[in-house]
Amino acid sequence: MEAFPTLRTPEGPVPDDAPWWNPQRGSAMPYHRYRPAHERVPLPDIDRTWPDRRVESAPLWVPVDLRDGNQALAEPMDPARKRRMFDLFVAMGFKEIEVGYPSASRTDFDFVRHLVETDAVPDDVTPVVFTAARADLIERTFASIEGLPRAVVHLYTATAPTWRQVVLGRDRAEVHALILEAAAHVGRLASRCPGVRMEFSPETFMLTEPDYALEICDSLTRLWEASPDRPVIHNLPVTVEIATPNVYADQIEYMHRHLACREAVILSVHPHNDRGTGVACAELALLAGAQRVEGCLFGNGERTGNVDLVTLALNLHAQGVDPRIDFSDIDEIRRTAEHCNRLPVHERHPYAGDLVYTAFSGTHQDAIAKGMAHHARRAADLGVPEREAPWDVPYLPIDPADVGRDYAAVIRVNSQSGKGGMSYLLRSEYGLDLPRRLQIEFSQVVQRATDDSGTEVTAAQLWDLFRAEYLDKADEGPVELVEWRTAHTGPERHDFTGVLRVDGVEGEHTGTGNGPLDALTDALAKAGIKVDVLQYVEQATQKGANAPAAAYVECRVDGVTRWGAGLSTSLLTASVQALVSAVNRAR
Ligand SMILES: CC(=O)SCCNC(=O)CCNC(=O)[C@H](O)C(C)(C)COP(=O)(O)OP(=O)(O)OC[C@H]1O[C@@H](n2cnc3c(N)ncnc32)[C@H](O)[C@@H]1OP(=O)(O)O
Ligand SMILES: CC(C)C(=O)C(=O)O
Repeated sequence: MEAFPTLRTPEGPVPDDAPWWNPQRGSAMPYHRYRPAHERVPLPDIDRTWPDRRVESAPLWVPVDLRDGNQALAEPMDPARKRRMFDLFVAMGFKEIEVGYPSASRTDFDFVRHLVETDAVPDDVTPVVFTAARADLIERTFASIEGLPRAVVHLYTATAPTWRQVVLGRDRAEVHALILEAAAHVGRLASRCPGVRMEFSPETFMLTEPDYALEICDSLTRLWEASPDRPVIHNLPVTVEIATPNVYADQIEYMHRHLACREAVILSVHPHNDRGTGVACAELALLAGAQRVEGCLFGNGERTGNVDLVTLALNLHAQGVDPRIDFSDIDEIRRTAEHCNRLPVHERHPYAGDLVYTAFSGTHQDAIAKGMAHHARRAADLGVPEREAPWDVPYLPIDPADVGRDYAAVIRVNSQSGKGGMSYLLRSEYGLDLPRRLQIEFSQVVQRATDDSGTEVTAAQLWDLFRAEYLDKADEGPVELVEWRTAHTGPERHDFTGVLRVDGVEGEHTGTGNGPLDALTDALAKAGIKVDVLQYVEQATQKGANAPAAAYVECRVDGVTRWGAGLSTSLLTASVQALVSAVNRAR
């Protein structure tokens, strides 16, 4: 099949040198050294069902941070760090937790003993312990779990051709025999521990011939006499991700449909992330029949990491499916993982990064500000708290509050921002609800400041800019109100009397109008300044009778149109300040 359809015009194929068609023409990369490495799934037999399915419930999540994550750290976790992570998993609601590779090191062995001896494992949690297929390692593994009422013993062996040939130096039959011998040993030891269940991983399943993986898994299901009461876990690891996620989905669907005694098998997956598609592999595997997912918090793990359980679970949450794990304080989870792994979580990490609920760009901010206002109205219409109302805010796949974030960082202003962002910040942080045309005018002031500095402006800096540009202009400029008073002198009649300093010349001026502002413009006219008020807006900045009021006035002064603003606990004072501010800005 042609990789990409040839571009055609009615006259024929587009010539390679067409000015608007300029694809790359080959590179110096030594790509010829590689080939598609995955095993083809016997497709005629499969008749895929996964593309049409949806994930409608959470699988059994199994964090493997204390084993697979830990073995990938330059400095493996000390006992205190391991315990902190284990307690976090319990608090989050994980019910199966891989706690280590007890035969690998004294630290791992002692940690499992510590869990047993301190009675740290709740009744509804099952620890998993990992072992290679060697008699001495298996025996030490069983020694580590003595006294635990429940445990899973997880046996693994490489089954993929390169591993068989290069690492183990055995052919298909010999590797199968090695696995059966080790599994029989596990079975014998487990027969004395009724609470122990078994798990098997054919390492690098993604590269293993599907019929071979099936043959091995089925032989273990039989050997361990798996039943619905004591099911076996067949965990099919990606180990090294070498194919697109649809290939893994086919492989999992093939196993799901062919595994013997399917009702006695828990089909588990264990993706890694070498191609950056670990999450996609896990999600498609769930569509294809997987019931259990092993992964690590924030995708720690060998090389590019294990699949990220945080992203997977919150992806379900964002689709309206209960993830059955508590992520309501994502920052505490992140702090714990960062402390235990001594690795930072990236600012753009899905759901958890510092920047993932933040918009800097103008059109996104505008949409978010409108979306948040719409959300508040919808909650009020439904008569439910905003935290309960259905979420549909542009650019925010989930409500940051669901994971314990506030809205402070949702909009941040820099040179890419527009009026929507800065007015959102002034409204949410300072209660100022700027009229639309004032927003447009002020955003040019902000734009100049951000262009000059090249950096972000905080809400406090925005407030300083607004105060300097508008509020302070009531007292600074060519027109100064030294003192003033108004009087209501009849129906729709107000007098204004004030000492005005205009261009340094002080004098008393009076004016009359149908309102105080009208009277002030009359007084200004008598002082030689012609002012037309084009728009007047007032608002309370907070709830309550003594809350400061803000007034905004748009004026044309000698042909120049400008906004002014005033802020005071007296609405009259705020209005007078706003008008004088507009006059000073215009002159
Ligand atoms: C994909 C995964 O994550 S698999 C888990 C990997 N995790 C770890 O390796 C972390 C902990 N491991 C260790 O500390 C050590 O490897 C130990 C203690 C378990 C074993 O150490 P050693 O006995 O010194 O063996 P070493 O690690 O050097 O080599 C592995 C040996 O086991 C064999 N082997 C590898 N995998 C398996 C397996 N699943 N079952 C049986 N033997 C295996 C190798 O072929 C090699 O054998 P050889 O020495 O005859 O060539
Ligand atoms: C489950 C196992 C063997 C594993 O860690 C892997 O294959 O990555």
